[in-house]
Amino acid sequence: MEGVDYLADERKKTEFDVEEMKIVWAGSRHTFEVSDRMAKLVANDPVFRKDDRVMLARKDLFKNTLRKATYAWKRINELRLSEEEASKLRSFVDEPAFTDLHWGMFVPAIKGQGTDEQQKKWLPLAYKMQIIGCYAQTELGHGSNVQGLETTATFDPQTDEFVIHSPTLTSSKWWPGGLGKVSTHGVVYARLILDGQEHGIHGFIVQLRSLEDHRPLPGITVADIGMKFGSGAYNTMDNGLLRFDHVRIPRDQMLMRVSQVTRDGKIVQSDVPRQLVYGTMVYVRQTIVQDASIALSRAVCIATRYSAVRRQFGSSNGGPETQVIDYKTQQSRLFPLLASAYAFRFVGEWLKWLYTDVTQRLQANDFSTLPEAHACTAGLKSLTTSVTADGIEESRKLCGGHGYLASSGLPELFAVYVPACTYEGDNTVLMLQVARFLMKTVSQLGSGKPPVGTISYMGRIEQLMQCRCAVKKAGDWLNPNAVLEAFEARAARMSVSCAQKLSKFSNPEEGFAELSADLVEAAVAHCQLIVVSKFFEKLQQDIPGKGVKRQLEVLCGVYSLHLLHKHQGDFLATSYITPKQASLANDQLRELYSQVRPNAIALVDAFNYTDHYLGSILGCYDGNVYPKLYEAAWRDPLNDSVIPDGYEQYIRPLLKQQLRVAKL
Ligand SMILES: CCCCCCCC/C=C\CCCCCCCCCCCC(=O)SCCNC(=O)CCNC(=O)[C@H](O)C(C)(C)COP(=O)(O)OP(=O)(O)OC[C@H]1O[C@@H](n2cnc3c(N)ncnc32)[C@H](O)[C@@H]1OP(=O)(O)O
Ligand SMILES: Cc1cc2nc3c(=O)[nH]c(=O)nc-3n(C[C@H](O)[C@H](O)[C@H](O)COP(=O)(O)OP(=O)(O)OC[C@H]3O[C@@H](n4cnc5c(N)ncnc54)[C@H](O)[C@@H]3O)c2cc1C
Repeated sequence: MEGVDYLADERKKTEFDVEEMKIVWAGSRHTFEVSDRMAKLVANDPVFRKDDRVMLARKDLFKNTLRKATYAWKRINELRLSEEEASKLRSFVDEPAFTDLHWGMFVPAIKGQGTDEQQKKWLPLAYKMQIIGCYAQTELGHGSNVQGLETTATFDPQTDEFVIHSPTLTSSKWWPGGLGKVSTHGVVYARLILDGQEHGIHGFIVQLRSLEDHRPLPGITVADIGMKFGSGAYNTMDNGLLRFDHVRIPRDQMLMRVSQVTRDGKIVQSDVPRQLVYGTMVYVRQTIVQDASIALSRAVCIATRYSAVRRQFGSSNGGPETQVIDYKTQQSRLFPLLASAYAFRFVGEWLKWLYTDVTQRLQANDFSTLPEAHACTAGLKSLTTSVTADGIEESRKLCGGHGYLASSGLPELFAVYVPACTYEGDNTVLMLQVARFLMKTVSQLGSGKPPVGTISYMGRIEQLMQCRCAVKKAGDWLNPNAVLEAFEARAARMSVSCAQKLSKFSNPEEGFAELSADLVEAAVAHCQLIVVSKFFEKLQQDIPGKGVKRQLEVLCGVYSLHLLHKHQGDFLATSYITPKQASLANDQLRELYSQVRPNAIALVDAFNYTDHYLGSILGCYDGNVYPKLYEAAWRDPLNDSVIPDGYEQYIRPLLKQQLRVAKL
């Protein structure tokens, strides 16, 4: 029935001001208004339809993406959208495309690693999309190990050019998004060779295709790498392969902010650290953390609404069965994910601030916060994408059988999202970077240089090594100081324990490799502490709206106590809490679930997602799930005819054969 809200009773239970929570979720009233306007613009435009995506063959899918991306660009220009509006519009179109890499990596690479002159030359072309760029770093043989890349850029002083070359099969660029079929240019990462000597990995702007007829330029072999995981999903993207056969580019196309090559082939290092060559990855990692809360909240919104609609068992005297959201097991799987979505939103907001801060400092030649920014972006990218990918899959299971239908939106969401655990740095490799940062910090304790920022808790190492949890009753776990101290003591003790074990190895690199699994656990503990502490910091802000702050306090409790429960082995093994205190935390957690329950639907409504954006029958706003599922089944092309294609060829002969066998 049109217009009936099947979740109205649920919405009546709400104990807080949903409209105000929408502002908190968006980050500000302004951001909310921009998001809301852009989401509706996309939802009301039939060109952005996406429900047929999983049915399309690769070529049609890709062409459809080109159509949408170019139409989006047309609308952005026609409506004179600001960068903020354009970026929101792109995210609500909800389809990975070459434009993501152009705006998300090619442009930032030139901005971050190009000199002023280079920026002046290339950025206007890129801003008008007169050239389209990709980020060509990974190769067939090396992705994580950037120092292991094999593509060479050899300076030829005769012609004042670099010769870009792929010396082996494994040096073929492999994976860059937008490269396969669209990009005209790439920022290509290659091993700089001057006068026979190697000088590490640098970025070069290389034209790949003709701007006249789109054919690859001489010496360039380029193609798509083929179908990827899932239907629809990331197959809208033309991830590509690329080989260079002695391709020549002018010297001024090496990105020269970090190091310059002079006319006579000498390298000059500026005072900028070499790690700035990795700067684009740091930028994208922080955007990925912000996006994690979006992907997780979408899945949670679907699972929460459906869990309120779905009923199984528990009917007495012919009354309705139990809503599955009322089962404690369902709550214990769903509500931590809901709380994590909010937690990741706030840590993402903070990380954006940290990134802006480090960028401003770099411009003023202050590089002091770069190691922390690298550790935070790497660690939080790793933590939030792993939890989100697992959370989307858990949401699918929370929706039972219907979650497996493409029309639930969850399979495609998972397939699009899961590579986030790999791209922009494999999650384990990134956690090992955090572990290096932690071990370095521990080794410098007592050196007179106090640790600052997210690692400042290490400055209280003696207290954190000795303190014991003071919790006596379940309610004591609602005290932020008790929770924070628990997470700090656990992280500090796990790091110190690794450092002590490391010190027993005569070769530290061998020790690091041997202990790497423990080191990853210590790094995870540190990153979880950051998320918990940023949630508490958010709660210190002035948060208006009836009951809004209260709900956020409940969610913060759920987030931190579910982690404490899940990782209680760490807390117990480091002797900070007793088994009794662990059990009290779990009692408090159960109580918090009961407080989330009446507000669950409103907490997902606060994400303000349109039905178009959610792309899920199970998650639709009105909860009218069953008729929509029934109608959608009939729209499947397989149901175009009662007798399927192939009946005459396969089914009929098979049945006939069975008949003959039966007669024998
Ligand atoms: C107007 C219209 C607008 C339209 C709007 C549209 C807007 C769209 C906008 C945005 C869209 C965004 C969408 C983005 C889309 C994203 C899609 C996904 C794309 C995926 C792309 C990729 O995957 S690119 C390839 C990524 N590759 C990696 O991540 C490789 C991982 N490996 C590494 O990073 C490194 O190799 C390593 C860190 C693992 C190791 O490096 P190395 O061996 O050199 O280092 P060491 O371990 O020896 O360390 C040395 C020293 O350096 C420090 N360090 C390492 N990395 C960094 C860093 N990044 N920054 C700072 N410091 C670093 C390290 O800690 C060590 O320090 P010490 O002090 O010496 O210990
Ligand atoms: C969808 C998608 C889009 C991409 N887009 C781009 C792009 O636009 N541009 C681009 O340049 N690249 C892109 N990539 C490539 C991506 O950045 C790399 O795949 C990623 O960095 C991981 O590197 P790898 O493939 O070499 O993994 P590997 O390093 O080979 O990882 C394989 C396994 O080895 C483990 N491992 C590796 N090293 C270590 C270590 N030191 N210690 C312990 N374990 C280790 C990993 O944890 C993993 O389990 C994309 C990849 C995907 C999937």
